[in-house]
Order: sequence, then C-alpha cells, then structure tokens
Amino acid sequence: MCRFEFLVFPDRGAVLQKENEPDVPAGKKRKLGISREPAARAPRETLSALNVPRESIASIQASSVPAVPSTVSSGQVEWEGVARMASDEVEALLNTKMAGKSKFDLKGRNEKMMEYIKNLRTCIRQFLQVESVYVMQQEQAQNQIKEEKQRHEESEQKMSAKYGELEAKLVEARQQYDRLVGQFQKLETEKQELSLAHAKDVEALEVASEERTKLNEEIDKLQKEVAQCNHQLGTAQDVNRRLQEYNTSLQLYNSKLQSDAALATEENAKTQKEKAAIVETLGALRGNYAGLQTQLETAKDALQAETAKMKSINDELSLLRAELLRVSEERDNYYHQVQALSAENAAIREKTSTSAAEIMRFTSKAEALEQIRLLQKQLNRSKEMLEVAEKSLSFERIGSSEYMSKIEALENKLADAEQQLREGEMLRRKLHNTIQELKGNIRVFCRVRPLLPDENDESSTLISYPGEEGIELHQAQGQTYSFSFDKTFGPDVSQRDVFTEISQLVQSALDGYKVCIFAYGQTGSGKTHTMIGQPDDMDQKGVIPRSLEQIFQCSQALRSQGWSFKMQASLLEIYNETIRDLLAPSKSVGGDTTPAKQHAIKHEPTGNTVVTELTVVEVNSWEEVSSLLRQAAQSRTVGKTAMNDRSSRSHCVFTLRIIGSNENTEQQVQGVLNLIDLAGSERLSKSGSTGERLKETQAINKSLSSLGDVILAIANKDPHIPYRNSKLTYLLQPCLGGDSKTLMFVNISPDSKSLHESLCSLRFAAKVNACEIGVPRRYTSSRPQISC
Ligand SMILES: Nc1ncnc2c1ncn2[C@@H]1O[C@H](COP(=O)(O)OP(=O)(O)OP(=O)(O)O)[C@@H](O)[C@H]1O
Repeated sequence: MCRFEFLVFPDRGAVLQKENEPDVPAGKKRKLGISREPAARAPRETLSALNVPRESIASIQASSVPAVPSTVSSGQVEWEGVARMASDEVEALLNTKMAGKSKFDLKGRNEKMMEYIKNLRTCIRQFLQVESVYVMQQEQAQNQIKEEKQRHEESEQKMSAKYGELEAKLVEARQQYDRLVGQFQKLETEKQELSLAHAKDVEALEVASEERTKLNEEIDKLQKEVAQCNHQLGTAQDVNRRLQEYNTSLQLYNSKLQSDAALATEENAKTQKEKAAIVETLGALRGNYAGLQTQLETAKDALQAETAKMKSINDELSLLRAELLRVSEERDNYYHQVQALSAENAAIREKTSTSAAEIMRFTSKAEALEQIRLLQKQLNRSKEMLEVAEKSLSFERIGSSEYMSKIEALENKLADAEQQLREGEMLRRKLHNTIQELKGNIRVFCRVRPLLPDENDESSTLISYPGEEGIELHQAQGQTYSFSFDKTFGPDVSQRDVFTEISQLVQSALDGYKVCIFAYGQTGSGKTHTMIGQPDDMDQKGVIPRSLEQIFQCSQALRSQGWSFKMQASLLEIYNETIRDLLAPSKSVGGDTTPAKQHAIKHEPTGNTVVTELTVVEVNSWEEVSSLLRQAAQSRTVGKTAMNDRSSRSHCVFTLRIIGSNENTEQQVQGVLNLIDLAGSERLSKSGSTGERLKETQAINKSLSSLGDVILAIANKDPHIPYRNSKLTYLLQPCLGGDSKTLMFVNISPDSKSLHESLCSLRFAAKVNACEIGVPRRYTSSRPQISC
C-alpha cells in the first residue's frame, strides 16, 4: 500500500509526498495546488500497484464509509485504510480500454466497465477527500499566508524601523569609520614609528641578547662565586664566632675608647682652644719674642760691651789688685821697716845717740813713708773705682738676668705649646692606629735608605715625599709613580723615630695580641738594618732589639700592678725551603754528626702556630735575648751578592711568646710577637748568581712570589688561598689571613739602578696595603687593659 503525505513548508506551501520516496530537495518539491505535475512524470515503480490492484480495490469496495484522514496535523494528512492512488495510476485508470474477450463479449466488457467504474468511484472519492483536504489545507495555507503577510508587514515595519535605525547606525558607523580611518592613519604612522622603534628594539634586543650571554657568563661566574662565598661563609661563620667574642671584648674596649675619645675630644677641644690661645699668644709672643730678641740682641751687645768693659775693668782691677798687693807688700815691708826703724829710733832715742847719716836715712825713710801714704791714697781710689765698676756690673747683671728670665719663660711656654702639639699629634696617630686596626688591614710602612758611600749622588733616583704617607718616584723621562702607605720614612729618619711609630703595635703583644712585623724589599734595600740594625749601638739598633727592650721594660713596670710574664723565644730561618733552628746547640764543637732535625709547621685549633722540634728558650731580660740574637747571627746564612756584601740568604723569623697573668685580678693574656727579616728579592739576570747562590736566589724568589700569590688571592677574596705553596706563607698564614696585627716594612733603595725593583716592591706593598685580613683578636681570659 502506498502512502501519501502532505509536507508543509512555510516558504513553499504544502507538498504531497509519497512515503518511502527519497527526500526531494527543497526546491524540487511539488507544491500542492500550486504546481500540478503531469502524471507522466510520476514515479514509474508504483504502477505495479495498478497491475495488482484487485485485493486493494476489493478492500476499497468493501469499505462503504469514505476514508477520513486519521490525523491532520501541521499540514500532514494520513490516510488509514484508504487506497491511495498516485496520479499516474489515475492516468492509467483513465486510459484503460474497455475491451472484452471479443467484440461481442459484452458481459466481460460490462464487468470490466463495472470494475472500472468502481475504481473510478474510488478514485473520485479519493480525489474528493483529497480535494477537501486540499481545500482545508488551502484555507489553512491562506490563513497562514495572511498571518505570514501580517507578520511580513509587521516585520517590514520592524525592518523599516530597523532600517532607519540601521541607517542612523550606518551614518554613525560611517562617522565611526571616518574616525577609525583617521585613527587607522594615525595608527599607521604610529605603526611605522613603532616598526622603526621595533627595528631599534630588535637591534637593542640583539645587543641585549649579547649582554644576556655575557650576563649568563657572569651569572655562571657569580654562581661560582656564590659557591666560593658559601665556602667563605663557613669560614666567615667561624670568623663571626670569633668576631662575636672579639666584639664583646671590643664593646668593652670600645666603651673605654669612647670615654677615652670623649675625654680626648674634650681634651682636644680644650687643647684646640688652648692651642688657639697658645697660637694667638704664640703669635703675640713671637712678636714679643722678636722684639725681645732684638732687645736681647741689643742687651747682649750691651752686655758684651759691658762684659768687655768689665773684662777690661777686671783686667785693670786685677792689675790694680796685683799693684795693690805689691804696694801692700811694700807697705808691709815698709811698715815692718818703719816698725823696725821706730824700734831702732826708740832704741836710739833711748840711747840718745843720733847721727846725721842716720837722720838722713830716717829722712829718706820718712819720704818712703810719704810715698806709702800716697800709694795708700791711690789704692783707696782704685778700691772705690773697683766698687763702682762692681756695682755697675751687678746692675748690668740684674738687667740681663731679667731679660734672661723673660726669655726663659717664653721659651718654656714655647716648649709647652710644642709639647701639647706633639701630644695632640700622638693622640691623632693613636686614634689612626686604632681605626686601622679595626679596619683589619695589613699596615704598610715604607722606608727609603740613604745612599751608601759607594753609591754616588748622580746615581740616586729622584724621590719626593708628599705628606707623611706619600712617596713619589720620578723617572728621568719625566714619568712619576705615586704611592701612599700608612707611613713613609725618608733616608734621614732615624732608627729611634721608626721605632716610635711602631711601639704601640709592639705594646699590643703584651696586651694579648698576635703581632707580626716583617720587612720586604730587594736585596740591599735595608731590611736587616731596619729589623736588626746594630743591636749594641744605641742609635743604630733596629726594631727587634728596641721591641724586646720595650717589652721587658714594660713587663717589669707591670709587676707593681700584680702582673708576671713568662717569655719564650725562638729563632728560625727558612733557607732553600727548609726550616733551620737558629738556636739549636752548635754542632761544630766535638764533630757532632747527628742529622739536622726535621721541622714542620702546625697551626693548632687554639690559634697557635707551632714549629715542631724547635728550640724554645725562656728569656727574662733583653741581655738574654741579645746573646740569643748574637748566637743566631752566627748561624744565619748570609752571603755576598752583587748588591750587598752581607746579604741575608734566608728568611729569619724571631718569635716571642708572651704569657702574662695577674695575681690580683686573675687575668691572663697570651700574646705573640713575630719579627721577620725576609731575604731580599733579586733579579736573576742582575744578581749574576751561579751554583749554590743561584739555587738560593731561585728559592728566595719562589717563596716571595708565593707570598705575592697569597696576597693577591686575599685581595681578590679568592676561596682558596695558596698558603701551602711555600714554607714562608704557611708559617705566616695566621698573620696574613688570620687575626693578627700585621705590619710590613717595604724597604726601598734610592739607587737609580734599582728603580725597577723599587717600583715592583712598591706595587707589591700597595697590594698588601689593600688586603683586608681578619680583625685582630686578643687572646685573654678576661679583659685587662695593660698599660705601663
Ligand atoms: N736607613 C739606613 N741608614 C743607613 N744605612 C742603611 C740604612 N738602611 C740600610 N743601610 C745600609 O745599607 C746596607 C744594606 O742594608 P741591609 O743589609 O739591611 O739590606 P737588606 O735589605 O737586609 O739586604 P739583603 O736582603 O741582601 O739581606 C747595609 O750596609 C746597611 O748598613
């Protein structure tokens, strides 16, 4: 059975479609009532239904009730139980020929006609039904069209309103467009600018990427440094712990320093005031002094004249006195004679016998007496004159002594003022030293020796000393090299003055600090002279004898405060990288053949440095140390170099360990004083050394270059400091990188032939000066402030 159904498309009206017919594209669907396609174009496959319609037709005939659409919804009509015919089937029906079996078979024709009529009726009924459906559908469609039209009008109105709106929007949009075009143009220009900027940015980016690469490299480096820093951190934490200890002591010390500083500031202010007053007075006094000087000169001239006069008077007086003496003697003679004569006269008178000769004699004697009387008168006059001269002399003396006392008072005042200035300067130096110590730097003093007799004046380098700290080397070509150190000593500075500058540092060994003083410089530049000098000569003795004298004197003075000290001395030399004990008993006597002891350097956790198997001698006086120094001097390795007849071919280290305790306060201190005379650096080419000397020179240069490497590493704050590269640096480790107070003398020769070496030494010293070592630590069981 074939089923038709109405498909209603809102835009195309209702469409009659056969069930199972493939969905016809929307544009090709037949519009019901609008397009009636010819039956010939209907699908042919349904014609089979006409060939076998009998059962169907029978069923249609059986039904007398016209079929009613079972469902009419949304324009779709379904026919239940009704034979539905397609238009081509109807066409076929209409074209059916009513022929019988024969021309005369009317009955057959009739039957066929009847059947045909039935079919026609069914068809008509069906068409009527379809038509009613069509009508109904048409109404519905018209209603729908009406509604659609209404809706269309409404939507047209809405559209026109919308159109108006859109027009307005369009105008607005055009304006917007114009604006946007404007903006676009602006943006275009901006874009161009931006593209230019972009190009620049790209360039910058390239540069930045290069920089980034560099930065990455730097970051790598920094990361390495961070690693190093972490390593250092460990060390720093250790240092920090020690610093904290030190800090506690420092706080106390600081508070004392502050009070001292306050006092010093007060004192300073007072001194400044006094100084100003003194300077003022001094000015006035200088004026007075000049006046007085001229007065004094005049007075001196007058005095000289008076003195000359007095001298002549004195001479005259002495002549007169001699004359007087002679006259007195004569008078006495005469007097005795007169007495004798008188006695004789009396005797003669008694004898009453006078003679003319005797009378004559008496007359002459009387004349002599007269003469005596005259002489007496003369003598009296001379005496008066002498008195007058003496009086005028004493008067002059009084006058001149007044002048002298005035001058004396002025000179005293001047001396006082100079003393105050000196004290102020000393205070300034002391404070400077304290600041330097707190900074933790190795301090460097530069000393230039005078020209030696065999060096002539023309060969001297032109050296100037700007200020107390500066030194300038002027080359013949006009180039000047300037350096600045904590202190610079010119060739005229005496051993005493050099020591005055370091006496405070030496003193701190008694206070419980580790102190290290060493001399560095080329061979023959004056290191041994500075460190040792001539120990038995008052003026020429060097730092070591003076330091020890001061230490012993001071320790003696501290006895009154309850302090007692134990001092242990040792002396070693490092020769060709081997440690030699300079206080070891001499082996020459008795032909001792025991092999020399092997010595090793050990840094103990307590902070002490120990050299194994080293002779340590307890000393109680400078004299004892002096004899040890003499003994060591004989054992020390010296040789003749091109630059120095007695050149030290080894590094000589004198160590004094000081252990102090106070019975009153139960305080204890442990200080160490290291005094080192280094061997001199020497250029191999210049030294002309061969054989053993060459080996020595190489060993010396190697250890000094290791010292340079250590200093460089400390200055660069490298994580690894190559202390172990030489015996010298390993021994000096606590002084260079620890908590010691360290001072280096850089000795310079003024000889122009040594200019290159002098520059090297000065550059090395400048590096040393820039090195920050740890803050000095005081080794004490409590906080005594020792001062003697
Ligand atoms: N400040 C000075 N005043 C006078 N003479 C000096 C001074 N400094 C050094 N001299 C003299 O210069 C010469 C060399 O000095 P010294 O032996 O101290 O040099 P050095 O640096 O120790 O040499 P080396 O490294 O070869 O041992 C000596 O004769 C010394 O007396």
